[in-house]
Amino acid sequence: MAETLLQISGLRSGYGRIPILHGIDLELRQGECLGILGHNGMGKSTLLRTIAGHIPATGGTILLGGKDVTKASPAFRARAGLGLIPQGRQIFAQLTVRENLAVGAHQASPGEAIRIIDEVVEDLPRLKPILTREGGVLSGGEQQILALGRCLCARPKLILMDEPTEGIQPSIIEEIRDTLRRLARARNLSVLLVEQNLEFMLGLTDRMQIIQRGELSHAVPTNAFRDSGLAQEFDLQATGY
Ligand SMILES: Nc1ncnc2c1ncn2[C@@H]1O[C@H](COP(=O)(O)OP(=O)(O)OP(=O)(O)O)[C@@H](O)[C@H]1O
Repeated sequence: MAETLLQISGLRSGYGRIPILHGIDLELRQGECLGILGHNGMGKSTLLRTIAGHIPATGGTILLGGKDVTKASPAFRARAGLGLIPQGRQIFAQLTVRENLAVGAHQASPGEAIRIIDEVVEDLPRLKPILTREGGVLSGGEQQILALGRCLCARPKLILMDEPTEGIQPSIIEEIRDTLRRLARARNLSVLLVEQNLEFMLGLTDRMQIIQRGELSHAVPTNAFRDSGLAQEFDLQATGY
């Protein structure tokens, strides 16, 4: 079995004095894609922001590659192999596609950065004809692929992905799913994906959990999700249960 890359135990965090995550446990192995499904406001983004270090943990531990990074800076975690693709993509609107990619590769030497960007563009051919276009004029789908490319330019081992299907046309959603699956396999990447799009999740992940008001269910293999009872829990969440 592949090594554990991310191990989270009893993780708590929130905003000011408002607790949002109430003791999250999860484990992700090298090369694995884990999906966390949850409706609006359940704590998905808060979980990813806490893992990436943008929000401090108020309890629990985060081990990355066996090292305790619970109190490490976001930059340290990024250097240790953690990449975050935030909700809404946060593309630099005034920078070109190539410049956005260069931001992702900023830790590399200039020569190395050029090589990394060329390699990422080979892997994401949709970016090739639009390299000189400004980020702000791209479609939502193009921006999402650029956000993935920018993240790959930092050479992550683990990608945290926050609702990549939000506001994107169905045809591009399929392309994003196929691209992610292909790249994750080719580069032995781990992916922690949070979503409310069940179909997207089913086509991509190895295991799934649901998040409800800052608490995680147990994990089930994706092919057993529909029969596990978690699918029904997810539907009930939508009605405010
Ligand atoms: N900056 C903030 N300050 C205070 N409360 C916040 C902040 N960001 C999020 N929250 C609250 O934390 C809770 C969880 O929000 P979070 O964004 O993690 O949910 P989510 O599952 O990602 O939802 P969505 O799918 O709508 O993005 C919500 O009640 C939200 O209102």
